[in-house]
Amino acid sequence: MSHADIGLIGLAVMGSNLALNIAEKGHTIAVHNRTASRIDDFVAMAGPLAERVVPKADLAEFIASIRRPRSIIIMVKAGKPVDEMIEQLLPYLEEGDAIIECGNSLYTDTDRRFAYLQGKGIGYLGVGVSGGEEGARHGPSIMVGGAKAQWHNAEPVLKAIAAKFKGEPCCAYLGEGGAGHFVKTIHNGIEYGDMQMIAEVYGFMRDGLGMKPAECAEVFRKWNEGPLNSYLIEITGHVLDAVDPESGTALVELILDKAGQKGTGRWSAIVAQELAVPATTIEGAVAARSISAMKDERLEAEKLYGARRGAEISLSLDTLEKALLAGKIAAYAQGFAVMAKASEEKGWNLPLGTVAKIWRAGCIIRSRFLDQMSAAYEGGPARNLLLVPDFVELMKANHGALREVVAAGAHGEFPLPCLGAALSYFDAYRQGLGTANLIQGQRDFFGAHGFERSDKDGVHHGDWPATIQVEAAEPQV
Ligand SMILES: NC(=O)C1=CN([C@@H]2O[C@H](COP(=O)(O)OP(=O)(O)OC[C@H]3O[C@@H](n4cnc5c(N)ncnc54)[C@H](OP(=O)(O)O)[C@@H]3O)[C@@H](O)[C@H]2O)C=CC1
Ligand SMILES: O=C(CO)[C@H](O)[C@H](O)COP(=O)(O)O
Repeated sequence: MSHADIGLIGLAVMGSNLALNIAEKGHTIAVHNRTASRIDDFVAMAGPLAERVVPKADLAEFIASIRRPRSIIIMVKAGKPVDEMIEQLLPYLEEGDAIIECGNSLYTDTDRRFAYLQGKGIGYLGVGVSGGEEGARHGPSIMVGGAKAQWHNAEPVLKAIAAKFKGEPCCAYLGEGGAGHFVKTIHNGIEYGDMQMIAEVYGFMRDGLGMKPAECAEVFRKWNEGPLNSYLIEITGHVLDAVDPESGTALVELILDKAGQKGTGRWSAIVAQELAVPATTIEGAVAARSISAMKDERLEAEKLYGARRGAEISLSLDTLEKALLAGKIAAYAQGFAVMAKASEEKGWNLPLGTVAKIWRAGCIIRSRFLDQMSAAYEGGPARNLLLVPDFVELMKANHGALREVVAAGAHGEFPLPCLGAALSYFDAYRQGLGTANLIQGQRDFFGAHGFERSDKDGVHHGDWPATIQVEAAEPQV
């Protein structure tokens, strides 16, 4: 019996499309899914590619059908299902076999699974895949972490199915253990920031400029031809253009203003905090999704405080475009700064230029300026993007617009958790003299934490007055 080149478990949106992509590139692929009916559905929709598909509802038969040493892609729901799947596979695997886990896993889970399986002689690659359904089918961006030996085995297949940017595959080995999943997590954090800033700008168009969805769509289409050119700007135009066939209303006006989240955005904000890297734009985007989900509370609060005043907004579309560009640079600067620090702390030696390169096509955050960004990081030191000459010029040209937009938002009562955070980040980052001298004074006052001085070396303490509070002060009404 001839064996399949590779196996894949998990035939939902991503797994089924990856499997078709692999088959289309000429590989025979064994497929398995917990719910067997999905396997039949998959074979039925595979069309002529079904001849390269080996469907197996029985796990033992699935494994036996793959050529040794086996490479098995797992594309199931992230979290516990991945651990359960690994345990189910283990009794059948042999030394030298490898699991290639392609879901949105938490990178520390990947580190743990990598070490666990290494002890059993089983290879493990933790692979971030971006591009959604269409990317998985026709070419995603692929971020690989794990042992180099396994990477070399999987490289031909992964590079064949990846998106291509000017002929170069958007797939690379990024480092040991959870490095690939870490980079995917930060990719998603940036994705959250990008999406939220676009939504904030849409808020101005809808509520400040009184534009209809189709008019907004037209603007996004135009912006997609300029410096903001990106997948997210492009799909925003399509989303705004869509019409509900039943009612004839713009679909976006019927979609509830509650956004879901599965974890990666939150993890990127958490890891930024853990590494003490400011990533306020990403944090703002995560918080914005959480507050969006609190629909009932928001409605209650609106009754208490009154609806937005609806002050007149005199922003031009050109100003909004420039503000979005400046905000976007801040979000990417933060994401790359988190990766640079993580790389240093975890000894991953993440190739940031390569990361930018493999994000140029296939992934959700692909955009024109990633090409510029890859040049900024390729070979050079991992400097904050705000210090890189090309981006300095862009920020100089566009931060004024961001300032105008944030000011208009404050006056007009538009929430701008991301654009506002981007501006504050920029202003704090470019401020030679900040205000933390006062914080240091306060910390030394209450906790004798000491402070450095600008005129002398060493650690100093202030001669602060005593503040013994005998009784709690009466509350002032
Ligand atoms: N959707 C997207 O755009 C993207 C998703 N991802 C990630 O890729 C992975 C797959 O995503 P997606 O295709 O959307 O599918 P889902 O995340 O919805 O997962 C569904 C798949 O997981 C299987 N599954 C769930 N629990 C178990 C379990 N305990 N044991 C075995 N199998 C289980 C399901 O099997 P069954 O049919 O039996 O229920 C099904 O095949 C996820 O980690 C996701 O975060 C990454 C990039 C983009
Ligand atoms: O990884 C992805 C895109 O890159 C997935 O679509 C992911 O589900 C997006 O995250 P969330 O569901 O939290 O919006």
